[in-house]
Amino acid sequence: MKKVLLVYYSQTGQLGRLAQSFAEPLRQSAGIRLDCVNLRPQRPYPFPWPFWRFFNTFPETVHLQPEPIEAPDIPGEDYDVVVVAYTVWFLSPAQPVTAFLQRAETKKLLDGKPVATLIGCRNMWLTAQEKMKTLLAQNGAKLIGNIVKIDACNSAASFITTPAWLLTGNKQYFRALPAAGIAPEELADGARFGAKLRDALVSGRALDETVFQNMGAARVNEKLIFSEKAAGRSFYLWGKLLMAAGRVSPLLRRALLAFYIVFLITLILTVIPVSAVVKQLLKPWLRGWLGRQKRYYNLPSGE
Ligand SMILES: Cc1cc2nc3c(=O)[nH]c(=O)nc-3n(C[C@H](O)[C@H](O)[C@H](O)COP(=O)(O)O)c2cc1C
Repeated sequence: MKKVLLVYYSQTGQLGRLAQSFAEPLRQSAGIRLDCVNLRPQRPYPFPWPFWRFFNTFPETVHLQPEPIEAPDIPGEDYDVVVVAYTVWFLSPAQPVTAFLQRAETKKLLDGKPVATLIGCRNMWLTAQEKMKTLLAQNGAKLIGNIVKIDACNSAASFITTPAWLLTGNKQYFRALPAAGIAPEELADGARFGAKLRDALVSGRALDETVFQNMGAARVNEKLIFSEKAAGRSFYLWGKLLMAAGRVSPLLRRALLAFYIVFLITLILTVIPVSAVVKQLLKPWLRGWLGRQKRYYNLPSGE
């Protein structure tokens, strides 16, 4: 009997549906025991998010200092493979998943094991997956695959629709714009990857980087590579500053956060359109570099 552990945290249930699609083929296989574990924060995160709470979560999320979770009830041990399904918060793994990966008990579970990641997010996951790779390496795990599902609408629209959904709870807050979130058929497509893992396990095939290759597991949008790098640096520095301000006084942290939100919005409305034009002009010179970056971020599963 092969043993699979699937761990996830989902606030609205969207990632939960993706994880369940992935799980279904494994669950139906007589030769596989599947344990699904839904992580629970000790202090639940609100949904919809109050405006301040949403932005105030970013420094600790980015610096991988999550709020604690309840001890997860993991029924087995010595799993053949572990699947970590996660959403992205501020270009980082969502806090409960980081908290799980920082537990001493998790190291015992993951050490030397093949691990696949399953991401469901708006569309910016590259930096988060880099952090995930570090967290997995700290646990001695071996990343064998990465499957990514992103919001259905284009980058510009989801830049408005996703925050509107998170702050109001309404997926279609703006009638003129498409609905927020991952398309139902993409969530259901998780089953294709679950079936591939089932077949590999049942046939006794080695669980390595080839398992999810040539399946369109993760598509890197090269237009977002620059934005992720710039936003990642900004979040890192401002996160550090905000946490330091909070140690002096909560009021100072709030004032600085208010300033950063205004700064960020101004930056997005001015610098991003200008840099898009500059990137377009420099494209012939950047092609080689972008291609290498794309290949790197595509690992291990590729398109
Ligand atoms: C606090 C917060 C920050 C987020 N930041 C990002 C982000 O940086 N990149 C991204 O693609 N999606 C981001 N999202 C969207 C989530 O990845 C995810 O799609 C959404 O929260 C639904 O997930 P759920 O299954 O937990 O409900 C963020 C969501 C939240 C709540």
